Amino acid sequence: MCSATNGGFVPNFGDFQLEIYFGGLGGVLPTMPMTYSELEERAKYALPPGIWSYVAGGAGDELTQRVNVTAFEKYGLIPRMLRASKERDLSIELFGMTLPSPIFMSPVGVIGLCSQDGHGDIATAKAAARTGVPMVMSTLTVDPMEDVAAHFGNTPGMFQLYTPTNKDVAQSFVSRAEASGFKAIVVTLDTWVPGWRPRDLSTSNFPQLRGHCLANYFSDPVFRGLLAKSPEDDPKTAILTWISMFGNSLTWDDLDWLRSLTKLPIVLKGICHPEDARRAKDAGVDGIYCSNHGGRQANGGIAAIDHLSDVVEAVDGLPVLFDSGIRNGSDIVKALALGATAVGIGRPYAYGLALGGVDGLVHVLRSLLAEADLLMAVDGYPTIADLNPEAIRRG
Ligand SMILES: Cc1cc2nc3c(=O)[nH]c(=O)nc-3n(C[C@H](O)[C@H](O)[C@H](O)COP(=O)(O)O)c2cc1C
Ligand SMILES: CC(C)CC(=O)C(=O)O
Repeated sequence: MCSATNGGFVPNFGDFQLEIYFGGLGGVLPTMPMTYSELEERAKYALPPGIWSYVAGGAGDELTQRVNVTAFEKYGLIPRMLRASKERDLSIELFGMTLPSPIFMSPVGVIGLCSQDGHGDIATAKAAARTGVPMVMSTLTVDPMEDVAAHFGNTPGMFQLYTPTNKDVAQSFVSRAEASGFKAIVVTLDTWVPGWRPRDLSTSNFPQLRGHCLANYFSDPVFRGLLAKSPEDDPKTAILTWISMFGNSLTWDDLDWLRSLTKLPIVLKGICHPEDARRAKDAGVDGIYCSNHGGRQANGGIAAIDHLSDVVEAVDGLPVLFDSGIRNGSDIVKALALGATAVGIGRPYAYGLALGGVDGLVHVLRSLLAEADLLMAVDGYPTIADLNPEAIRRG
């Protein structure tokens, strides 16, 4: 719940409070950037060049990555007057959980390498605990999922599955995620083969960075059982074994098998076509994740936000998570008005972590939420339920 009193707003998301006064921001770190462009600019110099180009880059000439961001300019919230509310409620319901805010941290496979201590997955989990903003933890982490989940506090986490072709390893990952307390399994469909990424091809980044993010494999008893020597004794063979099972080109026929792995809610990530969304709903999945992977996979496609309403309409009430191109609080509000149940933050939180560790990441999340909250206040939309298609127009 957030309240506005006498020129001061006091949003309270979970265990933190942020005071925003006219002319100054309390609770947000003054040394950290207040705009996305400054955040990106400063992160470029905070990260080692190879990691920077991996995170910042996308597929092809990065057209889709760019339009993911600029497409938000076409949409705008319609201001409503004489219904100002000093109390706002940004909470949402998702898979039976009440979350204090409508955002989550999208899975970012190299997040582990984005913090100075090299344990960015754990840092992200700590930021989740502090803000109530769930982390969707990638399969590709520096620390094993059990160690990451131990830092979630009371904030629920979700596990993103890159489905190994070896079904026993896949089952083991999902069982470990369940045992570690993750609340949903997010199956990424759009990355069974990495896209054409010129920045990484010219730096040989891909294998180098990925080799550092295989803790879930190297700690997995089933994966280890496939190796003649342990990953500690023979890392090269372990990495090659990972590569050999990474590219699982799942089909609709695999959904029953995926369903059989767990009782947790299953969410399919990378769905943009309404027909796919409808079919996934009919197949019994619990949520759709509309995303084009931040333009890192297929280049030349339209902006992810331009797919959102069609996907939402197609699944008629099933939760729809969205990401790709969210850069500020108004993007969050627009995505919610276009029907997203929850909105994923990608590159911005990686940059916050790179610049200021856990505090820097928390600053980014707080700033995004504060901006969204203020926009809802000014424009007269006090709750997430008020953000419906009637609230937004394409200009
Ligand atoms: C460096 C990086 C690594 C990523 N790794 C994963 C991953 O491991 N699994 C996954 O499903 N998506 C991954 N993504 C995609 C994000 O989950 C999300 O879809 C994307 O970042 C959204 O676009 P945006 O960052 O431009 O907002 C990654 C994105 C980035 C930037
Ligand atoms: C290609 C994957 C291994 C990692 C990923 O999802 C990404 O870099 O976008």
